[in-house]
Amino acid sequence: MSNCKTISVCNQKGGVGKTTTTVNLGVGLAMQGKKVLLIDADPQGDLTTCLGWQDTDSLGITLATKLTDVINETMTDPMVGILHHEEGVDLVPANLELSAMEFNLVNAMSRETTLKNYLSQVKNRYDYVIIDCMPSLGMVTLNALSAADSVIIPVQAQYLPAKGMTQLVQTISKVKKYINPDIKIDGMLLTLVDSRTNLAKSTVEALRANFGNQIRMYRTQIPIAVKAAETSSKGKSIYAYEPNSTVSKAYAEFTKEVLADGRKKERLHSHEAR
Ligand SMILES: Nc1ncnc2c1ncn2[C@@H]1O[C@H](COP(=O)(O)OP(=O)(O)OP(=O)(O)O)[C@@H](O)[C@H]1O
Repeated sequence: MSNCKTISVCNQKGGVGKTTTTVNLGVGLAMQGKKVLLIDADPQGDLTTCLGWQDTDSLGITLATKLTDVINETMTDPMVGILHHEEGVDLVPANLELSAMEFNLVNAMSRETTLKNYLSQVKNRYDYVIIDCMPSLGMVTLNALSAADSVIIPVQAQYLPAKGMTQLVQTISKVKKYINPDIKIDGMLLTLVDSRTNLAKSTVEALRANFGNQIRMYRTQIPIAVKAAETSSKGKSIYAYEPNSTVSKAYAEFTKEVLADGRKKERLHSHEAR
């Protein structure tokens, strides 16, 4: 069994910090010596541009290529086209071609497990695969959930994010029931926290009221900061762009929490030991 842990960073609400979290968790894990593969599962290609590949249209091989190769059984080398970022993470990039996969996957054999099939061909080289999901719960996101050992849900600090959360949690429950029995929700990460307001506190209270102890909240909260917004266009992580910022420190702390959850095999061993 592969010792790699696959995490989907998922929330169908847009602009809650999925991409920012994927970049800074991924690079954070790489800084701790982990081998990390990031997957851009959003046709907008934000993760790809955030990491410095601005012209996504010119990319010859993307996630859409890999999924198509699985569907058509035309995969030759699964590592071809994986990009290498100078901060130590690898990336399967995306561009608009991925939106066609929403349709193409529907008629594919094993339509929910096409991404899982691709990852099974590369994950033995990595400690972590982190999938940056798009803001919708369509076929590509379903593939990301079907391939995941666990889900991290970034939640923007605002009143009542609970309605969308209920839909997301229900979707994950269905994936667990029908496709991926081992999936678990690792936790919700509060993002874009403005310490001048009480919104973070009320959001946590609203989430606790709606989900009780069902889903854990990470201790770390990610503050809102101009430097973090600027980083998106710099092609680097917050650690490289502004190492002493509050956001850099918060993502480093969050990375430690994720590391403390352990990888798949370690978790299984500790479970067996009990
Ligand atoms: N901690 C932060 N402080 C300030 N701005 C932030 C922070 N985190 C993210 N942003 C900015 O907020 C916007 C949305 O963030 P991001 O792209 O990470 O969210 P997303 O959930 O991936 O969005 P989408 O759903 O569109 O894929 C971006 O412009 C990003 O630069």
